Amino acid sequence: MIRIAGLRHRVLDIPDLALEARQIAVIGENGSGKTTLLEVCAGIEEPGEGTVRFLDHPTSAVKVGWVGEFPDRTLLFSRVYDEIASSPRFRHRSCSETDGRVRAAAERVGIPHLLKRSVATLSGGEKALVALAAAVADDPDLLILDEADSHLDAGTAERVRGVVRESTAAHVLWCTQSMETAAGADYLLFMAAGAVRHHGTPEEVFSLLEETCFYPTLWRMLR
Ligand SMILES: Nc1ncnc2c1ncn2[C@@H]1O[C@H](COP(=O)(O)OP(=O)(O)OP(=O)(O)O)[C@@H](O)[C@H]1O
Repeated sequence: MIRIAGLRHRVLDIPDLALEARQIAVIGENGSGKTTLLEVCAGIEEPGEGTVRFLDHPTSAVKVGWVGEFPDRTLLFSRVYDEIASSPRFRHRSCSETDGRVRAAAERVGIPHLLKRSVATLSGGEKALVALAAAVADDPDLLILDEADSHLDAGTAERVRGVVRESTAAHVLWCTQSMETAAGADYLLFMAAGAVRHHGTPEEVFSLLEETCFYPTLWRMLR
């Protein structure tokens, strides 16, 4: 369970929220606080007030896999192999275990052909896939993706959803501007001006957003 209590940080004001679902999507207008919430949950930002706990531990004590919105800003190494190897190496895995994890993660994400490439030569979508492979290589407990699908074609985005579904993470928290992607989550948070305005299953939340641009187009067509 992810439990948020008395959280105030920049625009965020979330008094109390307990999230039990595995796949949780965060949606809302630009500037509503989605990235800030994800950063606080990932332990990247220390909240000004309040706490976020994962299975009763602070998220700083948990293995978090993070895929940011702009992989250019978060990829640290010049070679793809080293980027994916960074989390197993950080956890002092042996060379052979690290190598196995790098190759397995690259295979799952569909990028074994990129392992020898330099990060600087990759396209935006390829960088997003490298960031995802790096995030899942050491089997995170909590996987957090900030608009990771924004650079991806439809087929690749579907493959990424498969990787996320099959990951070891007990919770996956992702933010997306694709309402069709959000509709596939187990639980939705709809944010407005730093608050969680609505939360519930996709059916519950989208029923409250039927007259807005946040209603999935496909659902509108099938109504
Ligand atoms: N480092 C910062 N210092 C001060 N304010 C910030 C900082 N980062 C973001 N903000 C502000 O906090 C608000 C929420 O930003 P955030 O990036 O969380 O929104 P978002 O919902 O992810 O938006 P988008 O959909 O545009 O990515 C915005 O008004 C933003 O300008």
